[in-house]
Amino acid sequence: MNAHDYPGILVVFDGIDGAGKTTQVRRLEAALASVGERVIVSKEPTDGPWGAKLRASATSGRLPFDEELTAFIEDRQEHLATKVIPALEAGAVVILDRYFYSTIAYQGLRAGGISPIEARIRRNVVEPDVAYLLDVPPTLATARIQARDGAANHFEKIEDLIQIDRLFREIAQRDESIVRIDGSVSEQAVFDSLLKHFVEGPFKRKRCAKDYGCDDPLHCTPRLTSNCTWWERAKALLGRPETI
Ligand SMILES: Nc1ncnc2c1ncn2[C@@H]1O[C@H](COP(=O)(O)OP(=O)(O)O)[C@@H](O)[C@H]1O
Ligand SMILES: Cc1cn([C@H]2C[C@H](O)[C@@H](COP(=O)(O)OP(=O)(O)O)O2)c(=O)[nH]c1=O
Repeated sequence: MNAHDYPGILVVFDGIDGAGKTTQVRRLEAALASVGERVIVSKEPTDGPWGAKLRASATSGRLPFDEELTAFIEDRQEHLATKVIPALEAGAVVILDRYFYSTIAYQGLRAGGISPIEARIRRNVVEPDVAYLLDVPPTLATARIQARDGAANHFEKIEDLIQIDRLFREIAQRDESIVRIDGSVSEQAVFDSLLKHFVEGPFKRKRCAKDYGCDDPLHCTPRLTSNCTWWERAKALLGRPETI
């Protein structure tokens, strides 16, 4: 799988339920919108017909394995074609709350491991610019879910979350798009570390005025003339440009 060539930036948040994905998605959306980025937020499973079927199964009883796996894959293909790719083509930052890593981990648990299903799940997906894996101990995630929802759904029993957490770590070890972030600290501390990584990593790669990369920060003409989108927005986002 190769990096995409769209002008937009695809940012993924993944991890077990209760890891803090939705919280961080909202924070990143607000921060990037405040500096003038066009931001599209979306999630998987989607609100389309495949997603609706999957959501219903989370409370009423799970679909047979093959049917469930196919539904997640079809849902994603529709999502990519109708929403994600058009937004990336238009240059937006697309932030996803769960992506194919969830399918590898959650359906991998049902398949008895990642290897029988991973290649099929990765086929025809857009590689993200970065995927933040929010890392929290399953016991803490479960406590947060209980506090948030009052109960867990069928996908999220504690014994399953322990295995899914293990599978996410296994995926992260082999996939260089994944960045593990400690999600067990405060919301603000989680956001500070991921924002710093995002601005100095994927955001810089896509928004630096020099398409060959930022080679000479002190004598950079686009920076000195306020013509580097990345530099202007990085200063506003991080508030401490001397460290960049
Ligand atoms: N870093 C954090 N520390 C403490 N509580 C958090 C933190 N991040 C999120 N929460 C809370 O935990 C619950 C689950 O967070 P949420 O963002 O919905 O997780 P996810 O989308 O991964 O399921 C929410 O009630 C949220 O307010
Ligand atoms: C995207 C995806 C989600 N899931 C699971 C994880 C969630 O427990 C469940 C429903 O997702 P959802 O309720 O939308 O997510 P959350 O609880 O994080 O707000 O679907 C899979 O099993 N495979 C997948 O490919």
